[in-house]
Parts: sequence; C-alpha cells; structure tokens
Amino acid sequence: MIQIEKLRKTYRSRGREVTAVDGVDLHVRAGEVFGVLGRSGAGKSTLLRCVNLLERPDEGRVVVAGRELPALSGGELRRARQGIGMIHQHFGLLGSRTVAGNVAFPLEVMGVPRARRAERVAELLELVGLADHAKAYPAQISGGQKQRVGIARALAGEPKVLLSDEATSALDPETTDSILELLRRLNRDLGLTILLITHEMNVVKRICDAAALMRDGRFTESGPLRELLARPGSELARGLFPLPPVPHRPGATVADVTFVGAATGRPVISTLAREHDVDVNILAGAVETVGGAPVGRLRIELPGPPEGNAQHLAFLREAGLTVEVASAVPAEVLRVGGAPPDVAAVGTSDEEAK
Ligand SMILES: Nc1ncnc2c1ncn2[C@@H]1O[C@H](COP(=O)(O)OP(=O)(O)OP(=O)(O)O)[C@@H](O)[C@H]1O
Repeated sequence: MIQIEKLRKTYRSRGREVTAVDGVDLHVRAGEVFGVLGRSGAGKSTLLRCVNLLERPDEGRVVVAGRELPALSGGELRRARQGIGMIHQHFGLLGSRTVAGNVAFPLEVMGVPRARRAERVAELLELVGLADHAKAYPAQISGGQKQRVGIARALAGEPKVLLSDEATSALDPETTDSILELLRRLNRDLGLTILLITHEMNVVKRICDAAALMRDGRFTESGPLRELLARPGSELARGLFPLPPVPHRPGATVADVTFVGAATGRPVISTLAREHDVDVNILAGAVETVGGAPVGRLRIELPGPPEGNAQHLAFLREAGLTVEVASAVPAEVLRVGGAPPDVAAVGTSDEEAK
C-alpha cells in the first residue's frame, strides 16, 4: 500500500545542511499497522511528511495505493491526498468550530453537498464514539476526545491510509490506550493501513504488526514484529521485551530464550531438562502480547560454560525458540535487562525529547 524506495531529504538553511532522511526503503502492506520508532531528530516526521508529499523528497520513489505521488500534477495530487488521512500530536483542531464543524471541514473543501455532509459527520462521530459531543467546542473536551475528533476528520475522505504523527504523545497512558484501541479497531473494521511514528515502545507493542527503528535518517532494522522478536541481536526485540538485569554465576551459561506464536504452547524447557538430564535454572521471565500474538521470554541458566551446553542450546533452537547466549552479547546490551541505550532512550517523554 505504501512503497518507498531510497528516499532522501536534505534541509538547507543558512548555509547548513541536514540530511533528515538518508536513503530509506519502506514497504507497508495493505491492512498493516507499521510503526517507525526513533529518538527526537531521527527523521521520523520528515519521513512521514514525505509520504503525503507535505515535504517533497530530493530523491527516491513514493508510491501510495499504486500512485507515484511525486509525478502527479497539482489537481491529481490533491485527489490522491484525499486517500491519505493524517493525525497529529497536537490535534490541529479549529477552535472556532464545533466538533461537528471540524469533522465537516474537509468535506466542505471536497465539495460534498450539505445534506450528505451532515450524514457523513454523524457517521464519523459515531465511529469514534463522540456522537454526544457534536455541538461541543474543542476547548470543552478532553485531549483524548480531541484526538478522536482528529481521527474522525482524517477519515472524512474515506482514506485507505492513515498517517499518525505521534498521535498519543500528548496523552496520559490510559487515554493513549483507548486511542490505540480505536486505531486498531479502525484498522480491522475498515481495513485501514496505518503508518505511525512514535518514540514510545509501548505504542509499537500495543498495535503494530511491523516496525522499523530509525536513527540518523536511516532504518537500522525493520520487519514484522514476529520476525524481529525471533531475530537474534534485534535491538527492537530487546526494547519491546526487556528482561530485568539478573546477576549470574561465572562459569554458568546464561541465555535469553524467546518463544513466539505456537512455541509458547509447548513445554520445551521441561522437555530439555528431562530428556537431556540437565538442571535448568529460570532467572527471569514474562509472557506478553506483542502485536496481538503471545510472546514469552525467559532468561535461563545452565551449569557449565556455553561450549559444554552446545547440544542443549541446539535443542532449544530446533524446537523453534530464539536463543541468545548472554555471555556472547555485548555488556551494554545487558544493561537495563536487555534494552540497549538507544532503544531505552526512545521511551523519554516528549518534553524531554524536544
Ligand atoms: N524544516 C526544517 N528545516 C531544517 N531542518 C529541519 C527541518 N525539519 C526538520 N529538520 C531537521 O531534520 C532532522 C530530522 O527532523 P525530524 O523532525 O524529521 O525528526 P523526528 O525524528 O521527527 O524528531 P521529533 O520527534 O523531534 O520531531 C533534525 O535534525 C531536524 O532539526
């Protein structure tokens, strides 16, 4: 649905050059929720704004719903943009218009007749759970309700794609969850493809099917969450599912074992202990839902050095588990129970990030 190839965008001002997006490839499938995670200044907003051409890229292809946007003329581009909704961190509502008036605004611009407009506004407010607030003004509603108005307005033109620019960053955790739930429901019920940018790992964990980590204008890794979780050494996986730091005895083998999907239902660890007659010490562990699928992560300790446990580790890998031997992982990665500095820092508040 969104195909981006070798995208590059450099800002030039007062003799200074900043390459905000430096050769990004991105493929978002129809019906997918894709999250781009990164610190402030990584280039996320610029990337998002290049998808609907609010920002014109210097190089690269931008194809949305089969149309190569940079090649379109003014009128064609305006029509193509109707198929791409956008929501923002600070909502961008018109304070002088009611909730209904804000949602009606894009329909007026599109030239939708008054009667149809009123019907459509009612449908959209119902969809986002704001039917009772049609006559309120933005100043009279909460932040979460304002974002619901933003979402209703973004959906006015029946877009296939929704771009979300830190849509929950200004909201408290409970309201964030309710907005994420709404986005997930719209994704499922309307088949809406969502590309979101965020600095919050929780957002990726809650609703994304796939994600990329962006740093200095580039993707350092990307892919479906299930694949990332099963990819040894993935920074995103460690950030999504950190384990607490656990001191371990020298001379023992400590390994982080990740179970994704079907593997969560099998008693692999007890089978290893029984069939290989080895003592498995569980140091830490958790089972969570990531991208809608159960994922388990355990930190285990086996007696003796890794060389002596090669057969046991191979057994776990053959059973479909991802196994990372802790002693082979760089020390900084083990800090904060597995979240490396860059991914951990992504969780800073927006105020800190600015
Ligand atoms: N209009 C502009 N003119 C000049 N430089 C810009 C402009 N917009 C962004 N930049 C620079 O491009 C880089 C990437 O900025 P961008 O806003 O895309 O990052 P971001 O990851 O979205 O960060 P944030 O979360 O703080 O918005 C930064 O160094 C920023 O200062």
